Order: sequence, then structure tokens, then C-alpha cells
Amino acid sequence: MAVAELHTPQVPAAAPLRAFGAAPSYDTPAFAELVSWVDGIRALTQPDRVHWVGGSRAENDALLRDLVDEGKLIKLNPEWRPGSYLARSHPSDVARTEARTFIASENEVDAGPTNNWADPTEMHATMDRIFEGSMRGRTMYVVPFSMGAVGGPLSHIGVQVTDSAYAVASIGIMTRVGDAVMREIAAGKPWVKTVHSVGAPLEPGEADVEWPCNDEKYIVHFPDTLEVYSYGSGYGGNAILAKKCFALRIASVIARDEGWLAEHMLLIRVVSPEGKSYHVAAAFPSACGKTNLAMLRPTIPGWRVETLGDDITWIRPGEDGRLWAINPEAGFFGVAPGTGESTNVTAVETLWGNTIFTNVALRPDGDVWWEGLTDTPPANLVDWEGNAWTPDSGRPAAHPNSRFTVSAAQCPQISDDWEEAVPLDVILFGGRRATNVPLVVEATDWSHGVFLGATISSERTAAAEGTLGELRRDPFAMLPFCGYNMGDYFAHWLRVGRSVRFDRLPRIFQVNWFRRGDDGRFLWPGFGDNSRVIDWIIRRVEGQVTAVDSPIGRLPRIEDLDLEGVDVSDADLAELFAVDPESWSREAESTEEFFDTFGDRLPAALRTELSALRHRLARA
Ligand SMILES: Nc1nc2c(ncn2[C@@H]2O[C@H](COP(=O)(O)OP(=O)(O)O)[C@@H](O)[C@H]2O)c(=O)[nH]1
Ligand SMILES: C=C(OP(=O)(O)O)C(=O)O
Ligand SMILES: [Mn+2]
Repeated sequence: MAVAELHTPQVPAAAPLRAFGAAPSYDTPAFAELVSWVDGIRALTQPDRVHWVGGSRAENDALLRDLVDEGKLIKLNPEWRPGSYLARSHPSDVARTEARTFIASENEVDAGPTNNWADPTEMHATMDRIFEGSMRGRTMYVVPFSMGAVGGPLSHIGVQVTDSAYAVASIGIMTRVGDAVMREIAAGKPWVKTVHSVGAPLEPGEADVEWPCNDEKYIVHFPDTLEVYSYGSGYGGNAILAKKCFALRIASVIARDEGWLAEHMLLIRVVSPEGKSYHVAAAFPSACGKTNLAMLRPTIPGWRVETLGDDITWIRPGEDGRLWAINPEAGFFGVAPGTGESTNVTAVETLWGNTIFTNVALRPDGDVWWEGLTDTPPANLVDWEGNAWTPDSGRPAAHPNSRFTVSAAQCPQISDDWEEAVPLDVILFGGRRATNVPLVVEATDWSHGVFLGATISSERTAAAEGTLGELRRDPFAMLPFCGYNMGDYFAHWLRVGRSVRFDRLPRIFQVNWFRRGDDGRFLWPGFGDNSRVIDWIIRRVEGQVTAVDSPIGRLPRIEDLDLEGVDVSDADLAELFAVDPESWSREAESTEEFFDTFGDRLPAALRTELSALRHRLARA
């Protein structure tokens, strides 16, 4: 069946939207404040109409139908992929644009050396200039959203106005949207203001394009007033403002002030063969394995993993002296390539339907494909740019940063209580390192763990613009996401550690699934076999196994790893855990240079950790 034939019969475009999209009316000062803010944005951006998103199923269906009508989404064959769509972005708008991402704090030093700072007064003037008339010819949607269950004790709410229906549909999957949140706003709960425009106004009669966007891009955060302005991009990381912009950059600032942590972490429950539950959060940079670990299917018999979250974790000290965590999101915005039956079967099952795919390849039968979904590509694909594709085309069929957007509830191994807070037992830090960093290292204490997090470096992936493979520092996997001075952020982590009973602090480990041999192959099979590393970590937490001291932290004794049925040679194992004092000394040198960039904002404890590391290396 040809894809064109699959389009469902059309309902007149604007009518159902108007019916669904009318402004609610609440008679409270808080709601009046929201209306006056929306009116201000409307006057500035001059949309043709305003649609207040209520969050109903019918509204979402109408939105998707319009997107198909306008050629912005392709409806996939419902026989294979019910309720699912393919979006193809403009080839220039495929990833987060870090160079165009700004923190506009009052003082430059509060943005810190890792962020692009902008003066808030000047930046507000710039926003006023570029947003002027930016929504002409389009609909402005008003989307109230909750991060965390509506009304939950750790939840925060916000509003995104946007002229992208694709963004609205994506926000509807990634967060909880609609009337329930609007009631909280009307009742006076504080909310965060976020404004998004693709920056492509339409003149009367001008035809729209498949993926409107603008070459000029601004992703701007005003941490002092808790506002976000995003212009020019439709890409998820730049356009779903509740996600990276709010739940990480702005939330990290709120968390600093309130004594909690907003982190770029997955969250899982690991259940041991004895039936005991442990909660593990892990920070890996974008496209370094969070979604995969979040959906882990252990290859060790008896272990089970339940998914709680795959990208963002909010962590708060509880009255019981433990750290409690929630996943503030409601969906997964995951990297498609590399997601397949042999790597992440859970994700493949999650994607059975109701999924928005972006920049993957289209099969002739109206389903989708990407590199790694199956070993061999099906014939006659259409690539992510809409061109005919064969295996000899010499380019990937799906963009390396192509994505799926799907509701978390669809994950077959999602926890029954995934919307509730869980107590943390273990925190992992990781990156993509071909050399040097062992498969797993245990921190000696919280402060050493903070040092491990602060010194993470990782090879660049396709999730952001830049040179692939280039090694860069990505402390706590938060480099692109910390909304304030990273030196203060390190100090905040140390402080949170002191605010919790030391015997109830989570244990910290560093992991690296990506070490390679001289021949370039991965030394560790990864994926489901990462459960073998988790198994060792849990046995360490339980005090069932000892560890070996090394200059960089505690390593497993090889005989303590459950490697039954894994195909790793002894030589590869030795290499996986090798700690070369010479290259680690060079690593320490580069850490010192990195630390120096923070000047007096670097906590003294981290300098102490660095000199202790150097002493241990010198003795090794
Ligand atoms: N070699 C190897 N690759 C992995 C592993 N886990 C994830 N990946 C790959 O890393 C890429 C990004 O993974 P993903 O889980 O989507 O990363 P996220 O962006 O951090 O959520 C995908 O291509 C995965 O196949 C692993 O354990 N070993
Ligand atoms: C959502 C994103 O990141 P991640 O790869 O961490 O899921 C993103 O890059 O926009
Ligand atoms: Mn992910």
C-alpha cells in the first residue's frame, strides 16, 4: 500500500481546533496574570489565532490530522505502526545548537565558563526584536504542562507558548498537559514561562513548508526570572522547552536555591534474585546510553530492571535522611539508530504505536527503519531527507540523531509506581571513552564521587552540533544543561551530600561501556550484559564482595564479576580494567586546566581530590 493512500479522511482544518482551543475562564488573579502574559506574547508575535491546549485525546487527534494535511507529518501504515507519524526536519535543524544556547543571568560570573552568557536586558531587547511578528500566519498554542505527576510533591509546572503544532504534539507525549495543570495555575501555583517560535512567519497566501525553521537561532534562559525563549528551531531539544530548557537548565537553578538536584540522569529499579529492590540513577551525556540502560534487560538470570525514567531525574533530600528521586517527564525522546532487537528490545516494543518519529527512514510499506533496527536494511527505502536510498547510497538512511517520541506508559517494563518518588541507592557517572576509563570504578566516598562526576569527559556524539568523536569535558553529563556556574554546581553537590545522613547517601560509581581495543572494536559487549556491572555494584552496596584499590578508585576483583556466558577474552578483560598511570597523569593535568577555568568558584574539596589522585598515581 502506498503511503499517500493511508491519509485518513480530512476534517475541515481550523474548525475543530477553534472548538477545542478556546481560552478557559477562571476568575482568579493568578489566571488573569497568565492571560495578560499570553496577551503580551500575542501582541508581540502576532499569530493569526490562539489555541489554548486542554489536553484531550480528540484535540491531539485533530492536531495530528492537521499536521498530516499540511504535509508536516506522514501518517505511518496503521497495520504496522498504529497512531504513528514520521516528521522530516529541515537538514539544518537536526540537533541541539549549543553555540546558540544562552544563560542570561544578571551577572556574567553566575553563568560560569561553560555557558554562553548574555546580558539579560540586552537579550530581552533582542527577543523583543526577533519575536516581533514571528508567528504571523500561524496558530499560537498555549500549553500548560506539569513536570512530575500533576500535584505531586516534587512536581513543577510551566506554560509553553509555541507556533509549532509538532512541538505541541511532542510536549503532549513528554509531559502532562492540559486543564488539570491550568487549574493549578489558576489556584496560584508558581509556574515557569516558556516561549517558542520556529521563526518562520507566513505572509498572506504564502505556502508553508514541511519543517519551518530559521537559520538564526536563539535558545535563551533567564534564570533570575525563570523564563525561557527559544527561536528558530523545531528540534525536540530546542523546542520541547519543558525538557532540557526547563527541567534541567532552569530547574537546576531552582534546585540550587532550594537544596535539591535537577540532573541529566536515567532512573531505574533493579530487583535482585532475592527480590530486593534498589534504585539507580545514572548520568551519561546525550547519546551515551541512558535510554538503553533505562530499559535494560539483564542477561544474568534472576535479575530484573524496571524503568522509571530515561533522561532527567529530580533528586531531593527526604526527612528520612535519604535522597528521593522522580522522573519529571512522561515520555521518552530517544535516539533511534542503534535501537534494535539485539540491543534494546524493550524500546522496540515500546514503539509499537502512538509514536512520533523524526528523521528516520521510511519503508515502502509505510513503516519506518533506521540503522541498527535490523541487521540488513529493507529494500527501497526513502531516507530522512526524502530521497530514494539503497545500501550503496554511501550515507545513512536515518539521521544519526533521529529520534522517537513515545509515552513512558507504553514501555513494557515501566514500573507500576513510576510516577512516584523512590529512594536512591546508587548513582552512576559515565561517558563514551575509547581509552583510559575502566568498565567500572567505585568512588571511595561522596566527595570522591563528586570528583568523578566533575571530571567526566566524553567523545562528542550526534546529539549536538560539533565534531563527532572529539573528547570534551562533560561534568555530570550536565555541560550543556547546567543553568548556572558549574563551579557553584560542584559545590552544591558537595553540600547536598552533607545535608543527607552519610550512611544513607547513595554510593557513587563511574562506568564506561565504550572502551575499545587497538583494533577499534568495543571491548565490552554492553547493553544487557551491563547487568553484570550492576550486579557487582549491588553486591558492593550489600558488602558481599571486596574491591581492589587503584589510584583512580576501587576496581572489582575479576573473579567477583558474573561473566557466565559472556564472550569476553581474558586479554580484553585485563584491558577493560587497565589503569595506566602515565595516561592518567596526563588526564590529571587536563583536569587541572579544566578546574582552573572555574577560578575561585571551584570548591577546594575538588582540588584536594585532584592532588590526592596525583599522589596515588605517583606511587603507582
Ligand atoms: N557499545 C555500546 N553502545 C551502547 C550501549 N548502550 C547504548 N549504546 C549506544 O549508544 C547510542 C545512544 O544510546 P541511548 O541509550 O539512546 O543514549 P542517550 O541519549 O544517553 O539516552 C545508541 O546508538 C546505542 O546503541 C552499550 O552498552 N554499548
Ligand atoms: C534530548 C536530548 O538528549 P539525549 O540524547 O540526552 O536524550 C537532546 O539531545 O535533545
Ligand atoms: Mn535518551
